[in-house]
Amino acid sequence: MSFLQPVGTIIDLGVNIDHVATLRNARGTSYPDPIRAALLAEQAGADCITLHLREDRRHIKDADVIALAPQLLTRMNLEAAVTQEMIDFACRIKPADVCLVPEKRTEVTTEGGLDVVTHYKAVEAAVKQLQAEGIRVSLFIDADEAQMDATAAIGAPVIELHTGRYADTAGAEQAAELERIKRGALYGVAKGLKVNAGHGLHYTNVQAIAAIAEIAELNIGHAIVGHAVFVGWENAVREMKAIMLATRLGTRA
Ligand SMILES: CC(=O)[C@@H](O)[C@H](O)COP(=O)(O)O
Ligand SMILES: NCC(=O)COP(=O)(O)O
Repeated sequence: MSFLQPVGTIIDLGVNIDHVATLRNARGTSYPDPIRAALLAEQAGADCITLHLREDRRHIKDADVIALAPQLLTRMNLEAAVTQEMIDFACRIKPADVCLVPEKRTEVTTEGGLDVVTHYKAVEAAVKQLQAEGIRVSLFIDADEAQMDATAAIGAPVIELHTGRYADTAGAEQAAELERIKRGALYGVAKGLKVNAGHGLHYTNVQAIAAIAEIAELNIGHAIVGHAVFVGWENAVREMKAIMLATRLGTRA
């Protein structure tokens, strides 16, 4: 058990603003402004702002990252692929956190975790370059011990467990995925890693993940943007944070 983090006492919400940009880009307008969404989300309880600068720029643009960085009151978690272009860009921006994620141009959304084992040397070089700029690096991986061993060996201090399969399944398959994530979170903390989680989480599946005491932060975006259509952006953020905290503290939201 790592004593580097207060396991089980806090859980942070990283609000991913990607799909505010998706709505903006649908018509090429200046609204809805992802920067405004990020600043309002902070006021509504977000502990950090996550944004994924994809290689195809389908939602977040370089200009969004550049404009947001100096305005954030909390911290930026910039998600990026392991490419020299993205690593160099991140080193220019110097966000508090960079989360390295896999990307396939043909994917609708992130389909799995980064294969750190297979791409060890490339990931290691990216991690070292980012860490040289004082950036804390997270690796977006499946809840797999070999991937966590490789992450720890490289020296990245944070992992984000991919919860997509948990979100996309039901019944016994989802229960098995949840157990896999629980075991992964325990293993990650035992390796001295900060353990985050994200992808596909929403207002009725987040509870089981937030209840995992070893998880320090959840990154959630698509569901918050969707819920905001009906309850408003700030309320959608507040509601998600309240559910997470109530689950972690064992009270009703
Ligand atoms: C890595 C991750 O799970 C999120 O950043 C997700 O990729 C959101 O962006 P997309 O919806 O474009 O996949
Ligand atoms: N890394 C997960 C993330 O940032 C948000 O994913 P989603 O909630 O949009 O699926």
